[in-house]
Amino acid sequence: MSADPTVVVHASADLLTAATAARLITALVDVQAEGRVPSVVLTGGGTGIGVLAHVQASPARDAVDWSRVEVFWGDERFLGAADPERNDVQARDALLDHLPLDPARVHAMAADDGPAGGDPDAAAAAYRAALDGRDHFDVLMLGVGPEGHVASIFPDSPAVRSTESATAVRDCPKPPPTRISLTLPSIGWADHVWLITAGAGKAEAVARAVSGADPVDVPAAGARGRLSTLWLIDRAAATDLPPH
Ligand SMILES: O=C(O)[C@H](O)[C@@H](O)[C@H](O)[C@H](O)COP(=O)(O)O
Repeated sequence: MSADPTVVVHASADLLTAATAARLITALVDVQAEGRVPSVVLTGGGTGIGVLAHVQASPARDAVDWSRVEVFWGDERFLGAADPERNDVQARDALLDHLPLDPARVHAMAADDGPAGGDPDAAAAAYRAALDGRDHFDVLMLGVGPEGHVASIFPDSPAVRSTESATAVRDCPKPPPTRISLTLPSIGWADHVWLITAGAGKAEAVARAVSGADPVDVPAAGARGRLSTLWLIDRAAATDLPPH
């Protein structure tokens, strides 16, 4: 069972990322109030990292017991571990390195100079092993590309058809070309999927995805949570949506 999309429109891109940061803090606090350890899946891209920067700046940041949060990534650029283009490097700079996280609960995807030895298929297999036994995330955040990609899942690609939990991606249209990515099946493990995007350049992708396009053509259309699927966008990204 997956949840139909709900759209929340914010007045600007900065309000979008600030409000999403507040939403994330509250979501994590609420799961911890149930006595569970929340699992959150982070995204790369300017919008996703912007959310993390707002969490870091928030006076409510430490309402979360960060030592009891599981952190995963939706995708990763298959580069050297210290490469500033890596999603986990940017997430650590923006937020994670400022938090008392339990390192054992932070699950980064392998780097091309790490144990995977430059083999993206080995790196994807290692992430599948890290996910082994798991079939649930609490909150999974995704940025959205202008053609509707999410994570590193692009239209009409092997990744959009993958039935694995994580896969290697080659010849990615968005540089760098080689990546590791969750897939639509593992994205669907999430109770709550948040698609976070801003700008007129994303308006067509938003409208096509929300109106139920074929996920092979618009992968964002296939990113749905079990309990909720939220499109968190700004006014510019909402311009192609029907008036409501
Ligand atoms: O590794 C990446 O680049 C991201 O995971 C990618 O999926 C990103 O989220 C989208 O391309 C949107 O990026 P922007 O928010 O910067 O438009």
